[in-house]
Amino acid sequence: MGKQDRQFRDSQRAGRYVSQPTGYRAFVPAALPPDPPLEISADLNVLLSQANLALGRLDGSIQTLPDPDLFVYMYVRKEAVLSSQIEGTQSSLQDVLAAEAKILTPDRPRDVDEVVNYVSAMNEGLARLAELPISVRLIREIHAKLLEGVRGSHLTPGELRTSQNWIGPAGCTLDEAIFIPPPPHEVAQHLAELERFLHSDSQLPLLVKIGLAHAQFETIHPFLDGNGRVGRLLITLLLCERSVLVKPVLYLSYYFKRHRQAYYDHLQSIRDEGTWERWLTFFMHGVLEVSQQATDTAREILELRESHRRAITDNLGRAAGNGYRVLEHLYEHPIVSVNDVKGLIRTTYPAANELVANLVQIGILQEFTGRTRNRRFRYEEYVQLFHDTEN
Ligand SMILES: Nc1ncnc2c1ncn2[C@@H]1O[C@H](COP(=O)(O)OP(=O)(O)OP(=O)(O)O)[C@@H](O)[C@H]1O
Repeated sequence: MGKQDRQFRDSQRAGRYVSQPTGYRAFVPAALPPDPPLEISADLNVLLSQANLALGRLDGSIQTLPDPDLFVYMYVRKEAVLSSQIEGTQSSLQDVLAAEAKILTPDRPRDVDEVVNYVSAMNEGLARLAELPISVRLIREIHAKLLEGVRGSHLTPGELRTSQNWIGPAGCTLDEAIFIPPPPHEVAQHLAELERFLHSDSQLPLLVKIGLAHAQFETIHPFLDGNGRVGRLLITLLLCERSVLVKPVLYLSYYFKRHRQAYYDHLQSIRDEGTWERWLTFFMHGVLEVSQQATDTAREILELRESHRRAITDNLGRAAGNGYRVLEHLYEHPIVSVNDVKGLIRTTYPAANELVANLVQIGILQEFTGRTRNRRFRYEEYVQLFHDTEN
C-alpha cells in the first residue's frame, strides 16, 4: 500500500467527517475496536505490563490497610477536585473539605458545589455497580447527579443532547470549532455501540479497553456539558467494576491536568489520523505514574497513622482510647469541631474540649478558622499528603 493510501486509511480509522445538511462537517466515529486492528508494539506492551503491575501494587497496598474504606475518602475528593479543575473550576481540596464540614466563608468559591457533586456522582455510581453494569443508563444517572443544581444544570442533566455541540475556544461559533462531535440523532446509537464494546469478550487487555472507551466517549460527547468529567469518572468506575481496583483510589485526573494540552491533542489526533496507539501510550504512562504515586500516598498514610497512634499512647494516658477513636474518625472527616468530638466519644463538652486541646498539643489537630467561637480543627498532616499533587 502506498504512503497516501495508508494516510487515507488511517485518517478513517477512528471515523470520518460527514457533511451535514446545514453545511458543517461533524465527526462520525467508527465502532470500537479500531480497524485496522491495534498494533501493540513491544514498547507499548512493556508499558502496559508496567501499568498493570503498578495498579496491582496500588490495589494490594489499599487492601492491606486495616480499614480500606477509611482511607479512600481523600482519594475520591482529590480525583473530584482535579477532574473538575481541568477546565474552569477553581475550588481546591481545602474548599471541598470546608464545604463538607459546613463551614461557610464569604470567600468560598461558588463552584465548590460542582466538586461536591462529583464526589456524590462517583459514590453513587460505585454503589449502583452492585445492581447495574456500566451502561448508557448508568452514565445518564451519573450525569444527572453531576449537574444537579450547578454549572450547566440548565443543560438537561441526565439527558442525551438533542442539538449539535462543538469543542473550541470559549464562546467560539460552530464555524470556528476545533471539533464537531456526531450529530444529535446519532448519539444514542454510538453510545449503544460503546456499551456493546465494553461488554464484548474481545481479547484486548482491560487497560487498553478502558483507554479506548474514554477517548471514544469524549468523541461522542453525548451531553451538552460535563462530558470531560463523566468520561473521567467512567475510567474509575470501569477499574472498580472489573475488580482491577477494589476501591476508587486512582486520581488519574492529576496526570490529565498536568498534561492538559497533550491530553486534548491526543484525543484530536485519534480522530484526524487514527493514532490510537499513541493515545494508549500516553494513557498507560498516566496510569503507571499515578498508580505509583497513589501507592506512595497509601504508605505515607499508614506511617502517619502509626506515628500518631504512638504519640497518643505516649501522651494521652487514660484518654488514649478516646484519642484513637478521634484519630480514626479524622481519616474520613479531617475537619472536626469540639461538638463533633463530644458526639463521637459521648462525653461532656469540657472533656471533649480537653481532648481536642491535647490533640492540638501533640500536633495532630490544628485550629484553622482563627475564631474563638465555632472553632474548627483540621488534621493538617493528613490533608497535606494529598496537597502536593493538587496544583
Ligand atoms: N479537541 C479537544 N479539545 C479539548 N477537549 C477535548 C477535545 N476533545 C475532547 N475533549 C474532551 O472534552 C472535555 C470537555 O467537554 P465538556 O466541556 O462537555 O466537559 P466538562 O466536564 O464540562 O468540561 P471539562 O472537562 O473541561 O471540565 C475535555 O475535558 C476533554 O475530555
